[in-house]
Amino acid sequence: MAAALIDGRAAAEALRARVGIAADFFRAASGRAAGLATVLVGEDPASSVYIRSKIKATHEANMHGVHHPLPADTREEQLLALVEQLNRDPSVDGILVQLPLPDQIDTARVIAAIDPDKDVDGFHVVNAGRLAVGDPDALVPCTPLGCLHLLKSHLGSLSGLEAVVIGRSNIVGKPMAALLLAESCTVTIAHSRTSDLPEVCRRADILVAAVGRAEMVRGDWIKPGACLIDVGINRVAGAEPGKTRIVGDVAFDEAREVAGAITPVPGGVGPMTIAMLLRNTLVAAHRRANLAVPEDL
Ligand SMILES: NC(=O)C1=CN([C@@H]2O[C@H](COP(=O)(O)OP(=O)(O)OC[C@H]3O[C@@H](n4cnc5c(N)ncnc54)[C@H](OP(=O)(O)O)[C@@H]3O)[C@@H](O)[C@H]2O)C=CC1
Ligand SMILES: Nc1nc(=O)c2c([nH]1)NC[C@@H]1CN(c3ccc(C(=O)N[C@@H](CCC(=O)O)C(=O)O)cc3)C=[N+]21
Repeated sequence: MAAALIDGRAAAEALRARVGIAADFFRAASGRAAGLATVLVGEDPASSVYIRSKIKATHEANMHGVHHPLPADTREEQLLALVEQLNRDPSVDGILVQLPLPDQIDTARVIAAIDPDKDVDGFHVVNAGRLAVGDPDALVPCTPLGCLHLLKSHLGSLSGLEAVVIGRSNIVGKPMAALLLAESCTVTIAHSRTSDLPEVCRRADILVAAVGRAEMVRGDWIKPGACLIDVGINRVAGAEPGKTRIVGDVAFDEAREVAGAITPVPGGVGPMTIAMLLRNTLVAAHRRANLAVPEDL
């Protein structure tokens, strides 16, 4: 039987609606809109598209969004100065510096400069540390948080399940593993040096692929009935010459025959990432205003 499709677009829309309502309450309670500042250095077309959809979503969710586009040749000091200014700005609750940054800029230095309580990407070491020790004040990276939301809405409790995460980046793989561990999964983190990756994957009740290699995970890597979360966004040649399309890290058609449930690409994890960015911004806004964070966020 073909796997159930986990509809990330629908889940994201529902979350955004809840965030929108909570954002209205926040505005009434605090006297100001929750604010997200986005920063994009350079004009990478893919990054520009993502940033545009983030800003549009911010406004649709009754929040205040201010975008700061900077030229591609921006110096590190200039970007750090902007981050400092946003840290001090009381109308800004969340700061997102779009990655990747140009080569002349040290990404780690920029992330370290962001106020951890405005770090709605959850990339600052303080938030990574909070997540690692189970501190509820952690702002958690949006993509793994979105994956966890999809998993819990499909499976309910994750306790005792075997989870395999392919990828160990600081923005997806590692925080994903931390979240699954906190849900009492037995977690394996696989990466480019893992020996016999297909065999490791076949153990997984939950398989999260965050690699960046088009359709790497094949149907015969999958335990029958497993729940598959495909984080990959890979642009490949389309059916017509000159056209491109995006595919995930999982060979979808093969996987669908074996898995119990699977997220599509597009329409899976991607939309959840943006919804979680809005959610994190609103959480940050409540904490900064000393208001209780709504339960259902
Ligand atoms: N949908 C969304 O919202 C988002 C999607 N993405 C997508 O998710 C994917 C991963 O992103 P990100 O974590 O930033 O990527 P990184 O390139 O930072 O990390 C990729 C990871 O995959 C591992 N890897 C690479 N090749 C193999 C292989 N052959 N076998 C096993 N593991 C391998 C690497 O291992 P090693 O550490 O050993 O090098 C690394 O840990 C990308 O496609 C990206 O576009 C990312 C963010 C958000
Ligand atoms: N500081 C920072 N934070 C990020 O969260 C961040 C970043 N930098 N740099 C780039 C990655 C990538 N990312 C995505 C967000 C949404 C979709 C998304 O909405 N995708 C749609 C459509 C994709 C398309 O059609 O191109 C989908 O999967 O359905 C994808 C990828 C956030 N990132």
